[in-house]
Amino acid sequence: MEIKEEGTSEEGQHFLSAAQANDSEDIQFTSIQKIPNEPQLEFILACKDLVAPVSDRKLNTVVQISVIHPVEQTLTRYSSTEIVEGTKDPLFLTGVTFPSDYPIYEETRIKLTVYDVKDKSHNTIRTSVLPEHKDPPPEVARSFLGCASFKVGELLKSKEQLLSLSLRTSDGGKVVGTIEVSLVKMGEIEDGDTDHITTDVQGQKCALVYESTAPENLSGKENLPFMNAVLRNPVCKLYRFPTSDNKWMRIREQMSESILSFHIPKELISLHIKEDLCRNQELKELGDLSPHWDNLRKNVLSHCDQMVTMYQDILTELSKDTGSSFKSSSSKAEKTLEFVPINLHLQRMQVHSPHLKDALYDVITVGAPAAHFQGFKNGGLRKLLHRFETERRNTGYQFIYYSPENTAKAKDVLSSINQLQPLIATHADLLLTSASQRSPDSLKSSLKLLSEKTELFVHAFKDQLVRSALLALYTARPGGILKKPPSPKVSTEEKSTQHDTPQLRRQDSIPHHSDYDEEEWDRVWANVGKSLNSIIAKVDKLIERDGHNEDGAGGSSSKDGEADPTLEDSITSHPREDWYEQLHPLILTLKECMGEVVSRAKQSLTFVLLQELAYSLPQCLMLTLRRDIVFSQALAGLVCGFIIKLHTSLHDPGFLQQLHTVGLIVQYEGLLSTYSDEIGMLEDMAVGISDLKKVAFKITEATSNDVLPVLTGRREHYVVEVKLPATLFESLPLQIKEGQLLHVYPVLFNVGINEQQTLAERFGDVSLQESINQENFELVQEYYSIFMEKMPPDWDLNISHFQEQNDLKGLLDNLHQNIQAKKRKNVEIMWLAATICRKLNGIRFTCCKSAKDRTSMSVTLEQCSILRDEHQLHKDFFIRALDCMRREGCRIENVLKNIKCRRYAFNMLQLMAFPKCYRPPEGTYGKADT
Ligand SMILES: O=P(O)(O)O[C@H]1[C@H](O)[C@@H](O)[C@H](O)[C@H](O)[C@@H]1OP(=O)(O)O
Repeated sequence: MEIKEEGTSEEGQHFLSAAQANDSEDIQFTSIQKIPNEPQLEFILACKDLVAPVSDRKLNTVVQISVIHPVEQTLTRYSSTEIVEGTKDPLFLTGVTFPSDYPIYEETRIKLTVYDVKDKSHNTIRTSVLPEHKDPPPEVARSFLGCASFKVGELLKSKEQLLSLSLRTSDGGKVVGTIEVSLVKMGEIEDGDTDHITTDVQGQKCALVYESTAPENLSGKENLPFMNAVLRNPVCKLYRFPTSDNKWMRIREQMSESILSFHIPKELISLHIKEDLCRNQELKELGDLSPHWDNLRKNVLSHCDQMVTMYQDILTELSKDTGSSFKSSSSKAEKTLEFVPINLHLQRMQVHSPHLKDALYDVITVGAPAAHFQGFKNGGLRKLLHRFETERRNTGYQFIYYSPENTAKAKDVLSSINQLQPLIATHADLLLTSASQRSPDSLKSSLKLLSEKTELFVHAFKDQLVRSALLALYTARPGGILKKPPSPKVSTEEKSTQHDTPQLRRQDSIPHHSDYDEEEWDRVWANVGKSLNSIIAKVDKLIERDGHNEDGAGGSSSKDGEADPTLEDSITSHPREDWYEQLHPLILTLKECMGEVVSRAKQSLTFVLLQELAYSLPQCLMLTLRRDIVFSQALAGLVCGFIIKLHTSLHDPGFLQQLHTVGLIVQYEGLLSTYSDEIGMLEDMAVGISDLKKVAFKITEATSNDVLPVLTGRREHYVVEVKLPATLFESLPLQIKEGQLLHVYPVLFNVGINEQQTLAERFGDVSLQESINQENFELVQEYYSIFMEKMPPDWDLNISHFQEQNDLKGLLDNLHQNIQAKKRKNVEIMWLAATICRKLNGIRFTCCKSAKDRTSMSVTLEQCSILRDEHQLHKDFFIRALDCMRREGCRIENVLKNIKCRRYAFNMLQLMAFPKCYRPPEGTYGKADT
C-alpha cells in the first residue's frame, strides 16, 4: 500500500487532488451529512490498558491518525495527537477534525497507530514518509505499539457514537490495549449524555464528564456563506481541555488563507496606475513653461512614466496568479509579490464550554507590512519620510517648499475638480431638460442639485494654496521671473478662516510677485458663484410668473436673487415664455466660468505636484513606491479583518450601531525587535498601519455572485465597498444601508521578544518602540472617549455598562503605566492592548517578520490565556493546552506550509531570550531553512 504524508508530500494541502476527488464521485460513496461551514467529522481518542514492550518502563504515547481513501486505497497520514507521558491509559487532548470540503465518506477507513515515544525531540518533525507497519528507524526514537482501524460509517452509526477498538501488533495477532474513539459534535450535547473517563496522567487527574447545557450553535448564528467567498484552504484542529470544575470544554482551532491577499493588491495597483496616468497627463497639459521648468518637467515625466510601467508589469505578473491566496514567508522579498501581504491568515478559536455561552475569537496573523525587496539598509518609512521632509524644507533652492499637508491638499482639490466638473455639467443639462418640459417641480429639484454641487465646487478653491500656486506658476511661465525671495505670506482671508481649514504653515515658502494681479483669480472664481445666482434668480422668476399666469392672480413679490446685473439676462414679462430659451444662455455662462476656473486651478495645482517631484527625483518616487507597497500589504489584512468581523457580528445590533456611529478600532500587536533590519521593518509597519486611517468602508447590496470587495479612491483616501447578500443587507441599520462611510482607527503596540531585542535593550536603542507605544496609546484613548460618548449606556446588554466602563478604564490605566514603566520585554503591554481591543469589539492582528514563528507563539498563548480567563481552563492544564496547540495545532501547519517542515525556526539561544510563555515545546523547534 502506498503511504502519503499528509501535509508533507502534499505540501500542507489537506485535500485530495481534484482528479482524485472526481474519481471518488464516480463510484458513489456515502457522503457524511454536512452542516454548512462546519467540519464533517470530529472525534477524540483515549487508550486503555496499553502494554509496554519493556515492563519497567512507563509509556509516552502518541497516536498517528491516517486515512485510507476508499478508491485508491492509499494511506495518507492526516494528523497526530500530542504525546501523553507516563501512563498506560492516555487520554488525548488533541482531537481529530475533517473540514467541510475534505473528501471523506462513510466508507473511508481511518487507521490509528499508537507509538511509544522515547525521545520527544524527534517526534513531531515528520519530514519523510515512513512505512506504517515497520518499526521506525532508531533516530526517530519511537516504537510501534499497536494499531486499529474503523470505517467512518461505523463510528457514525455506533451506539452512543463511541467505538472501542482493540489495538493489535503489526502481525495482527497480540492485543496490546484498546483505543476509544468518541464522536464529537461541537455545541451539541445530547440530554443526559454522560461519559466518565479517568486519567492518571502524572499529576493531571481529571474526569471527563459530558453534560447537556443547551448550548447555542455558533455556526447557525453566524450564517456565514459569504465568508467562504474570501477564505480558502482551512486547517482545523480539535481539542478538549478540562475546566477548573473538572468538566470538559471543546475547542476548535481554524486557520484559513484569504484570496484577499492577492485581490486587494491587484485592485490597489490598478488605482495607482489610474491615478498616476492622470497626473502624468495633467503634467503634460501644464502648458508653456520656462526652459528651466520645462526641462524639469521632461525629467519628471520620464521617471513617472517608468514608474507607471513598473506598476503595470507588477499587475500583469500578479494577474497571472489567478486564485492564489497565500504568499509564503520565503517569498517575502520577491519583487513581483511585494504588494502581497506575507503569510496572511485568519486564526480562529471557537470554544464550547459547559455553562458558558459559546464564543469565537479571531486574530488575523500576517507578516509585518514592510518593503523587503527594497530592504532596510537606510531604515524604514517612518525615518525615510521624516528625513525626506526635513531635507526638502531646509534646502536653499529655486523650488517652493510645500508641506506634505499642502501637497495632499493640492491632490484633494484636483480630485474634487475632476469629480465635480462633469457632475455639475450633468446637473446643468438636467435643469435644461426640466425647463424644456416646463415642469416647475422637476426644475426646482434639478436646481437644488445643481446648486449643491456648484457650491461644493466653489468651496473647493477657498484656499490660500490655490492662490499661491497660481502665483508660483506665473513665475514659471516663459518670461515670468521671481523677483523676490520666497517668503511666507498670510492673507487677510487666510487669517480669518484659520479656524476652518488647515492653512499654509510658516515653513511653506510661498512666493510673492509684485507684477502679478492677484485679484484676477478672485474675479474668475467669483464668477462661478455669480452665474449660479443668476440661474437661481431666473428659475425663481420663471416659476413665479408661471404661477401668476395660471392663477390669474398677482402672486407674491419676487425674491431678491443676488444676481450680477452684468451676467443676468433682462427678464421681460411674457406670457408662456420659453423656459429653455431663457435658461440656456445662463447655463452656458456657468459652464464657461467653471471651465476657466478649472483650467487655471488644475494647472496651478499640478505645478505644486511638479515641484514636489522635480525637487527630489528619484527618491520621491521610490518613497511613494515603498509607501504603496507597505500600504497594500496592510490594506489587504485590514479588508480581510473587516469582512470577517462584519460577518461574525452581523447579528449584534450593538456592533452595528458602533460601526456607523463610532467606527472600529483595529489593534496590531507587533513582535519585531528594535535591532538591525527589524528596526526598518517596524518603521515601515508603523507608517503602513497609520496610513490605514485613510480607508473607509461602505456596505452595499450584492447584485451578482461576485462578492469580492471593490476599491475606489486615490492615495489620500480610499473607500472599500463590501458587498452583502440582499437578506443580510436588509437587516442592516438605515444609516449603513444608505451608504454611510464606516471608519477604522488603527493602532499598533510593539514589544520585541527575541534575542535581537535583548541586544537592543543592552547595547542599542528601544526609543522607536517606546514612542510608537506612547503615540498609539493616545490614539486608543481618543477612540475610547468617542466610544463612550457616542455609544448608548446599554451598548452591551450582557455586561453592566458601569462595570464595563470601569474595567476598560482600569485596563487603559494599566496599559499606560506599563508603557511608561519602560520595563524590558514587557509582554503585559500586548496582553492589555489585546484585551482592550476585544472589549471594544475591535479587530485583532498579530504580526512579526513573517507571522510564522513568534506570531505562532503569541496567538497560541493568547488563545490559552483566553481559555484560562474567560472559560475556566483548569490551571494545571494551561501549559499542556499551550503545548498541544503549538505541537499539533494550526500554527505548526502554518510553519509547514511556509517552509515545508514542521519546525519553528528557533535555536536554543533564541529561546532562552524569549519570555517563558513564548517558548515552544521540546521537539517542535530547531534549525530550519527559512
Ligand atoms: O515568524 P518569525 O518569528 O518572523 O520568524 C523568524 C524567527 O523568529 C527567527 O528565529 C528565525 O531566525 C527567522 O529569522 C524567522 O524569520 P523568517 O522570516 O526567516 O521566517
